[in-house]
Amino acid sequence: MPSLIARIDPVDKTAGDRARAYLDTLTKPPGSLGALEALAVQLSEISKELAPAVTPPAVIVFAADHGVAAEGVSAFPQAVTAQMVANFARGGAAINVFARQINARLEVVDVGVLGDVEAPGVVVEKVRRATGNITVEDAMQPFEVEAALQAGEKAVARAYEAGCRSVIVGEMGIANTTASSAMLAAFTGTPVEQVVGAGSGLDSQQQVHKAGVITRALAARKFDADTPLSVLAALGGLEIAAMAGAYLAAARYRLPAIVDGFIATVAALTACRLCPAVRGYLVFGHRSMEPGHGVALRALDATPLLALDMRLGEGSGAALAFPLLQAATAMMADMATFTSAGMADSTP
Ligand SMILES: Cc1cc2ncn([C@H]3O[C@H](COP(=O)(O)O)[C@@H](O)[C@H]3O)c2cc1C
Ligand SMILES: O=C(O)c1cccnc1
Repeated sequence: MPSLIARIDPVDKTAGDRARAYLDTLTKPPGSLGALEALAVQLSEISKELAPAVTPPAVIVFAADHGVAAEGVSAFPQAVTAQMVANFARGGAAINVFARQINARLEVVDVGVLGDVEAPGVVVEKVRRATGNITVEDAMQPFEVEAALQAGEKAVARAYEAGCRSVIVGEMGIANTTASSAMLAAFTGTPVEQVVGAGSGLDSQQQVHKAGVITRALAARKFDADTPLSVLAALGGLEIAAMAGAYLAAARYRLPAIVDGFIATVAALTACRLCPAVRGYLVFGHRSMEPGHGVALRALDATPLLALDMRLGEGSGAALAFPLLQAATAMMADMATFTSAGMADSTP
């Protein structure tokens, strides 16, 4: 991982200034395209080009199981993780549908599912079969964190070699909102109650139990909040580590990465704590209903493009935001300027 981080350059603010100046020559009142203009500027900072290609996008879904599922913190049984991986392979999940809609290259990577999913098209990079139950032991050993981060890096390298020009990272892992909430509380010091939510569908009483499990885990585990790898090892998930590795790799290849919901944003926060320069490569796709998402977004000073009352994960909200990146670059490539249209750009 240190070698990957050493190859990450910050985004190019000068290219952003050029994009900002060009935006004001286009046939529209300055600033009138709002967040789309900010997005175009960011895409220029990332690529150093005025109107970079963002197609085709890569959708990479990392899947893994969580030992803490044994504490009854999810509305669904652990077996659903493997079943959903099979569903991804068949093309039947929400992310399959949205990925097809944006002509994405979709890859599913098993970094730690408990069972074996015999399905063509699933990349098997099992680091171990599920994390440890964080109320009784560390989630992972440091070498397992490293292996999962590398699995994420390798997946983005494959996408880049295949010609992808933007990255959407998703996840599947029953109980991963518990791991994410624990990590977020550890990183930010936010009270557990403020970072716990329904996940895949807990009622309010079950959420109180989930908060208690997280509080116990935080008290029982040793970690240093300023050492992201120790937080991953103590409380994290194999797919969360792989996602963090994927964000680092996206920055290394100068690809925009569209961040999905709560779990993805906690993984993105982890990547930014490992290497602050990653932040410039992140576009935030949507605001999830999971209450901790707001906390994670604030920690990254991020405003998502969409708010659709979604709480699914898988990369679904990021995939839905992708057309806005296409719109931002198309605006830069195809709009007329006041000069080319022979128009006055303000009252004389
Ligand atoms: C059928 C199904 C499909 C999903 N797709 C994503 N998730 C989402 O729900 C899980 C996190 O919620 P919790 O922490 O409550 O288990 C993750 O797998 C996440 O991707 C799903 C959950 C289910 C049940
Ligand atoms: O926002 C998310 O990523 C999310 C929320 C609930 C359940 N699964 C994922």
